[in-house]
Amino acid sequence: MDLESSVIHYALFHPVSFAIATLLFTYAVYRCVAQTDPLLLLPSPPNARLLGGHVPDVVNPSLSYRAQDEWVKKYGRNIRVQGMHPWEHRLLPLDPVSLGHVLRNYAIYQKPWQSRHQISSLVGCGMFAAESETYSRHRRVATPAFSWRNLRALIPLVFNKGEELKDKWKEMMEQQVAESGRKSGMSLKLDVCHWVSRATFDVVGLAAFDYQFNAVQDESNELLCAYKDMFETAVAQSTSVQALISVYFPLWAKIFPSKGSEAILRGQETIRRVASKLVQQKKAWILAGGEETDKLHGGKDLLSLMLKSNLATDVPESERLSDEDILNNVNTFMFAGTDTISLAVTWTLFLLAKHPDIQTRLRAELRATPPPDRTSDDSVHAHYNELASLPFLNNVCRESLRLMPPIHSSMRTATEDDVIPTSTPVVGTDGIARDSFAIRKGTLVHVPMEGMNLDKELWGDDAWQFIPDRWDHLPKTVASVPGSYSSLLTFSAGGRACIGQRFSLIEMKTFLHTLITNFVFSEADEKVVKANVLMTRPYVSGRFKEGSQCPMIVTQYVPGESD
Ligand code: HEM
Repeated sequence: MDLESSVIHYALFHPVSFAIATLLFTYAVYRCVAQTDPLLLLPSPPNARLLGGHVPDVVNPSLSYRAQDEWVKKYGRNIRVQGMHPWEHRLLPLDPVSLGHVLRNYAIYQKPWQSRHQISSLVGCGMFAAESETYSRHRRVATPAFSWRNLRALIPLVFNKGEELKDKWKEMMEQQVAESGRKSGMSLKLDVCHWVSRATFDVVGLAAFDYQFNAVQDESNELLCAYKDMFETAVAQSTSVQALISVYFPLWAKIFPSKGSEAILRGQETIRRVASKLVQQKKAWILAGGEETDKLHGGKDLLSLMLKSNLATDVPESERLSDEDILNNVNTFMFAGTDTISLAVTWTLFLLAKHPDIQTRLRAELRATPPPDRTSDDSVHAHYNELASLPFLNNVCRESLRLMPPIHSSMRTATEDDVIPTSTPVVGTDGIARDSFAIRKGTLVHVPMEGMNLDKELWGDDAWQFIPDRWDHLPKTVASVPGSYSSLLTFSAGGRACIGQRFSLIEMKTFLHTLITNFVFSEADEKVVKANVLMTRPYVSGRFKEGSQCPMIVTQYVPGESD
């Protein structure tokens, strides 16, 4: 009997021992290959958990900044951490030069299939999840829509939404005073995160595809409910074991669909039905010359601009996006551009509530810039120009985005062997110091957005505190950080940095002006803590099951009285 027949014979008559032998053999081969991984030369912290390794230490915002501070001191700036199991090693680059190399070379360091699968099963394969040529096509078509000229046209709608939120809160305060029979006390306890998120949904709905969710007024719109249910389910599911299994074994979710995945499918059906119709209407409008302007902002929404850029005569047929791709991008903007901004605004208000002196200083600066005539676009544009140049508002926004980045960290995988440069020599486990180190195809890289923003050696010993004035005298070390915005990693860096950065700053500054000049924000009794659930979100300590919330006391600002 030849070897092949012997193996088949053995497998048929001793299936259990054959399965065990196959597993042991595969494991032995895997270990041999793993031993040759150049990443093993990098120093690694001890005490990794058997399952989950160092992952909680690097993704949990309550632990990560402390763990990373300790590791940098002990092991240097390029560290090997254990991934989900003992044989999965990841690179944690806290060296600005190494991290810059990874983010700049985005064709080599791509998003891993696990995260791409997770995102595309939610919002389709739009710009966030796509890679290689599909990605380049997406980015090329979307980039003109995010030019400063086009974003400027959206400023009045952002401003008006901030005003509407302010009016709604005042109306609620007046109603409460009337119901209670009191003569004063225009104050409410509000889940600020929820309310700001209603306004940011409205803004992105209008900006992305000229659609009125009207969420500040009520939350019953069909498309709004579909998006909200879908995103909230995805957030709630993201920490479940079922979700983790489905990431590694996508078939699992198809064979054993959970209630959550069914809710996501229902949301996707509604979005497809309603939003596809919008894409067709817009396309017909553009092909007909895009003349009439009863649209809210005359075809300046991102969908119209993407369709125009896609239909431009100089774009070869092969480089055009399909309607499906365009719809996926609209979904991507809804996903990437709603919670991120509402978290950025909420965390800023939270920090200002914790630091009333800074809030008062900011209010004084903002009140010196009176609100514009909201019926005149020119007046609103002039108002934003003033806001954009206010030094303390700028410092507060940068400091809040530094300390509380809505996206805590991200992942990349090396799609080919590479050599990574370093700013200071890496001392390997063999005791040899190197100016660069090798990385093998397939290695996972953890991109520490918050980690770089909170690094004490780079930002100073007070890096974990909220000090807006630091921006007037930054340490020289910060200049080496490869961030796309003011040396911050908050919007990432390199070719795959956030496309919505400028839009976010317009919305943040405009909302802050309206809210801070009209209200005083103070802490409620509840202790608010941060947790990384797809994004860094606020939760009431001990009440995680209630979902993300950020209760605050919001009081009407009365000049002279509230100061
Ligand atoms: C404060 C608000 C925001 C923050 C902090 C933020 C942060 C980020 C970060 C860190 C990335 C890189 C993610 C990664 O590498 O895994 C990213 C990518 C992206 N963001 Fe944002 N974002 C914000 C607002 C927005 C808005 C308003 C939009 C759109 C309307 C948007 C659209 C996108 C898109 C499409 C990408 C993928 C870009 C690419 O891969 O080329 N973001 N964002």
